[in-house]
Amino acid sequence: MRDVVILGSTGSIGTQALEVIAERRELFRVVGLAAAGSNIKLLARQVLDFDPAVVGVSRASAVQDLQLALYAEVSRRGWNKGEVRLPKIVAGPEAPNELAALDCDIVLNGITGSAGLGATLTTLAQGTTLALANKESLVIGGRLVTDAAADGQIVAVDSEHSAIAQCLRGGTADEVDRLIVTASGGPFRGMTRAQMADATPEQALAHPTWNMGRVITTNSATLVNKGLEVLEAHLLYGIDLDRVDVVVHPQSMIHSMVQFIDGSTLAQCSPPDMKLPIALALGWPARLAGAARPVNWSRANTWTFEPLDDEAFPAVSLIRKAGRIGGTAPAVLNAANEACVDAFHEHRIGFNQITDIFAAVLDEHLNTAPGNATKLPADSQPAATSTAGSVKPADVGSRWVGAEALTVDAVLSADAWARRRAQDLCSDETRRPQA
Ligand SMILES: NC(=O)C1=CN([C@@H]2O[C@H](COP(=O)(O)OP(=O)(O)OC[C@H]3O[C@@H](n4cnc5c(N)ncnc54)[C@H](OP(=O)(O)O)[C@@H]3O)[C@@H](O)[C@H]2O)C=CC1
Ligand SMILES: CC(=O)[C@@H](O)[C@H](O)COP(=O)(O)O
Ligand SMILES: [Mn+2]
Repeated sequence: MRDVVILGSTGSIGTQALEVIAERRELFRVVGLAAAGSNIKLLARQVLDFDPAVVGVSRASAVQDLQLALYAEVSRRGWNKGEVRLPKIVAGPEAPNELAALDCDIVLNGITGSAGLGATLTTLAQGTTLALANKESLVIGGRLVTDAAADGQIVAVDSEHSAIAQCLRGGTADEVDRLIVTASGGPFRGMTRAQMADATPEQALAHPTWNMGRVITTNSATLVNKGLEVLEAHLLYGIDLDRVDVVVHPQSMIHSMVQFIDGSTLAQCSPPDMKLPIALALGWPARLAGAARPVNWSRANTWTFEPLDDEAFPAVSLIRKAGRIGGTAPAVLNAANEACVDAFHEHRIGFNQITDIFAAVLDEHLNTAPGNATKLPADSQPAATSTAGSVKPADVGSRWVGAEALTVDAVLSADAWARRRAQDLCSDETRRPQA
């Protein structure tokens, strides 16, 4: 029996993880659930279905709503209030970290965005296995996360990285030549930048193969998701960035591949369904029977592959650049992107401006580095940010910090600065989409 904490339980990953667990109650017990607090009714139903000891909500004001929703759900089910054991509720921005610190076997981090960083680091510090969907925490934390993790402590939930982990079982580390991350290409595959200029949020959310949360779906449309996944693969598997390739595969049947030094390539394939990588992460290293439907090999299948169009979708090369420079650069890029995604969905900027604005914020950040980080070779280590002297606290996040000097505070401060800066640029009249 494995005790599991699910962070982001009301989201796409969280709800699918609970479905996986619901079918295997003899293998898993849910001991904690956490969410932001925007879908309290669902969270209350989950609490009564899975009976965790602790539940967390990051929005502090959601506590009372949750208590009321729990009582309402108990009544709706016709249960006797006196006999129902309600969980301890923790609230506030630190709630996911408190949940991640619980005594358990696995923490599944299915929070969206950089808000998942604290929980990732807490889980690792506790020595608990981290089933990682929240790629943002790994990408922005970089070495802070990888250095905190023991060998095998992070198990990938992301479909591409789960695929790579499965393929890596087919050879030793020194036999690996390249990792090939597949990309669906998103809803705008084949379009030029000009054709995407008027793309609406609704069109961006019409993912061709996956049903996911709003941020990752938008990131799939811009290809930001693929850029983050290139860094994620590099950090998880210790392969140079230059040896992580992207290939567009619109059918999303092959979830990624490993090419070995003898010219052999192993691929993992299955119809697109996150229950497979979620179940594998929870059961790792064991496969759970019946986790998902397999490929139907008795039917004709056509799977195609094409190169990434870097001109139409510059996100992957911009994120590679941020990854090479390292330090606070990935945190800045990610936070600026998150702010731009919100602005796009609020119709304050156009689709192409998501990439334009986060690129501008990244450049501004790198221009503050000694010697200008944009011109620095990969992995160079410029001087650390100083919080003393003439640097005002509000300015600190605008300064680039190299990987060697990186701290959680530097990441959070860079994140906060980049978010503000991107919001400013999103409000700039001259950058608004044309009517
Ligand atoms: N969906 C997918 O198929 C895949 C997702 N991923 C990654 O998994 C992560 C989650 O994605 P997805 O499930 O699609 O996202 P969703 O938007 O569907 O769900 C996000 C979840 O995180 C919760 N949440 C958000 N902010 C906080 C916070 N500050 N504290 C606690 N909980 C919070 C939300 O709570 P609430 O409902 O209350 O707002 C919700 O439960 C992302 O990092 C994504 O990139 C990776 C591969 C595939
Ligand atoms: C399911 C999953 O892992 C997503 O990250 C998915 O890969 C997104 O699809 P794209 O390939 O379109 O980014
Ligand atoms: Mn993925």
